[in-house]
Amino acid sequence: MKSKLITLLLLITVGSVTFAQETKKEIPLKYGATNDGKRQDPAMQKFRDNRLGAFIHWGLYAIPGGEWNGKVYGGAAEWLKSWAKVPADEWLKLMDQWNPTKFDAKKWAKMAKEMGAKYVKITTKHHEGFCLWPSKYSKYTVANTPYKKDVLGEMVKAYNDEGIDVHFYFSVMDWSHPDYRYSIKSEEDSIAFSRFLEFTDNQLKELATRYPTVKDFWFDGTWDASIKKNGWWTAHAEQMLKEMLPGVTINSRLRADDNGKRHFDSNGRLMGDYESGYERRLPDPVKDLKVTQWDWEACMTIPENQWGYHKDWSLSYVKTPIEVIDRIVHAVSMGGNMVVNFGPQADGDFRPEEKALATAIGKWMHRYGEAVYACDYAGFDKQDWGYYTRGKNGEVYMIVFNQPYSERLVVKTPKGISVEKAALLGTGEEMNVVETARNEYNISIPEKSPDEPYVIRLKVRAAKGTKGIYRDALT
Ligand SMILES: C[C@@H]1O/C(=N\OC(=O)Nc2ccccc2)[C@@H](O)[C@H](O)[C@@H]1O
Repeated sequence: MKSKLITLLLLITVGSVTFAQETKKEIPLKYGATNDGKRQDPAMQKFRDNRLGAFIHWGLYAIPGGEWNGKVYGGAAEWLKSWAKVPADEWLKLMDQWNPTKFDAKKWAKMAKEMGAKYVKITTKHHEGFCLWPSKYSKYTVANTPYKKDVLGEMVKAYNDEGIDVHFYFSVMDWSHPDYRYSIKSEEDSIAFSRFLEFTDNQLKELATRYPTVKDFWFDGTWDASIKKNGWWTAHAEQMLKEMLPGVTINSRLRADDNGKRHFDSNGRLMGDYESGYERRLPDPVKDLKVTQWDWEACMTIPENQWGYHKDWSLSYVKTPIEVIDRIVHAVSMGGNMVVNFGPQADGDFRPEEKALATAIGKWMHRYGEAVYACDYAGFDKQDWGYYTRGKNGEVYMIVFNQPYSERLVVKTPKGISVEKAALLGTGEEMNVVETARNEYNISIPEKSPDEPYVIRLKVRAAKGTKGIYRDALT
């Protein structure tokens, strides 16, 4: 009798919890998520299919390159003003030295093309407030430097001419602007910040008008209380740009909802068109599979944490090309994009390490890009040898980074899926496919090691059932 009562109580408890979860009350929001699931329009499909981008962090910070008054700071070079506690007016005097005589937008575009980057994200204005375009709403622009020219406009044209999409990075936080506020603590703060938001609107409209081929706005510098308190403005900015540029994509980092919640609103729904929280980190391929439910884009630095040009890369670990390629494939294997960062020098050229990296990535992408571009999460359980991706026609790719001593690559297929064939991308060499258990296979390794991460393309089929020869152990 007692056990029956306990069972009944347990059932009621579970039932009530389940019911409560299923009927979790929606929090009414005026400035919450606007998309319902992944956008499927052509512009978003192109964003997704691009998969590999390059970041360009270029600004006044490239001039000191991490050093101020003879002291080298190990922190991110584009934050040097903050590390060295340089007043805005002193920092902005760097404009007098802005003269990138080696800048050649066509060369930059060829480098991105050679790397296999399908899009480039450019810092139109970073936290320092220096504008790479001749904005009429600020005096801190390229127009008021010895160089004078609209470098942003030259970049947009050169990248577009190479068939590369251009995305704009835009920092809302602006250390040069007297009306910026980190928090709103008084009526004066509120009035000043309203002026600042109007200034920001004007610059965004200016960018959208001057450069209408821009495909995306990647907002940054939106973590302060002042922005979180003005969720209405973040929704307005997104809507304004989408009305001006139909199809444009906007990252989640811009948005704050009615309650100051960022990236995901108070109902747990993604704001913006893709999540942009994976900066110098990636979701776990086993524990974080939830990210496959939405679009997302990661970005990464080559040193541990340098976005702008830093003169001394010996201060932290510098990733090898294969370590960068691993991160690119890792992101795509979980349905995300990856943006690899470059910090051009003050003279407009790139450091040799970055040129070499772009070349190395490009060589690999040229050989194996079929497993990256327009690919997505495959739905196969992660294995130690590397990552899976899935192509648009249902082909599954194995990108092998860690070849096992067993010389057998284990593949466990989702229920009802069987492996028909396996072939090495490039040579077409057929791999042996040996079924070892229900939904489990051993794929042989290439006859001759490709001495680089390689790709095996699987032909899979929805199996009627695996011959019924397997019996589950009675445990
Ligand atoms: C891409 C990077 O973006 C930044 N900041 O990013 C973040 O603050 N990222 C962040 C913050 C909170 C949570 C997750 C990521 C900038 O400060 C940095 O100079 C660089 O431009």
